[in-house]
Amino acid sequence: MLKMENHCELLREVFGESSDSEDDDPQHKQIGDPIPSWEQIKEINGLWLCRDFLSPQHQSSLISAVLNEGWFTEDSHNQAMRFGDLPAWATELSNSIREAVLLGHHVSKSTDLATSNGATGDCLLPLNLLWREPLFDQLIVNVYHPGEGICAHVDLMRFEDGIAIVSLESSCVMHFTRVEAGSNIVEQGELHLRVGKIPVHLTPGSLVLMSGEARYLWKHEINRNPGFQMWGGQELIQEKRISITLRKLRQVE
Ligand SMILES: O=C(O)CCC(=O)C(=O)O
Ligand SMILES: [Fe+2]
Repeated sequence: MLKMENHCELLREVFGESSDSEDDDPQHKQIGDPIPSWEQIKEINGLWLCRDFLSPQHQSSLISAVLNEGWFTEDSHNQAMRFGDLPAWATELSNSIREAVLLGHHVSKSTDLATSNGATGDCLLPLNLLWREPLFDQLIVNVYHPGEGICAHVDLMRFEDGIAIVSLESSCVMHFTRVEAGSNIVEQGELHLRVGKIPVHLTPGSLVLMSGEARYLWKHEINRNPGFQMWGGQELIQEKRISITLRKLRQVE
């Protein structure tokens, strides 16, 4: 862990001094804010989870901003997509993602985490993706009512590498399965156990980052049918869940 003085110094270096007018804004990092802690999903190269990405206050303001868009005024509306210029709150969210990754890079460098097990998948997000402009230009907001989820898929190739998912309001388990796992199960029964589904617990305010293998070689899904949302030996209580997915469209040449 970084010592507090280093932390404050680092925040000043990366974000500058915070002005008084920003002090009440939950979207702005403050000196003294906790450094986000990143967890690598060790079975899947390029998959990272930041559980404390958004403070409760930031979650509420984000939910209000999303609902204020008026996209979900009817119960039948459960998905909104935007391309190009994103709403201000989504641009702020992208900036927060970049900040959290930068802080994560700093922490891992200062604790030698980055080199501890050598693999290239240890990088939170490759720097060429982190510094592209804009970081994201496509947004999907999904609203899931209890029982609703999303089938196993790899995100479309029309999107670049480097995908972020922010979870709000209620927890769920997202399962990851290797793209070729289906054929492995048929051909070599036992392999199924080894490469089977990897569950990841997405709590409100958490951020998932997928790049490289996690983005291209693994499918992700949320199955909210009875018996599939197990965590810690218990079935999660389902409530409405909102997710915000940010991606960048591939340039067509
Ligand atoms: O809602 C989620 O958490 C995932 C959404 C997703 O995978 C997608 O829109 O491609
Ligand atoms: Fe997806």
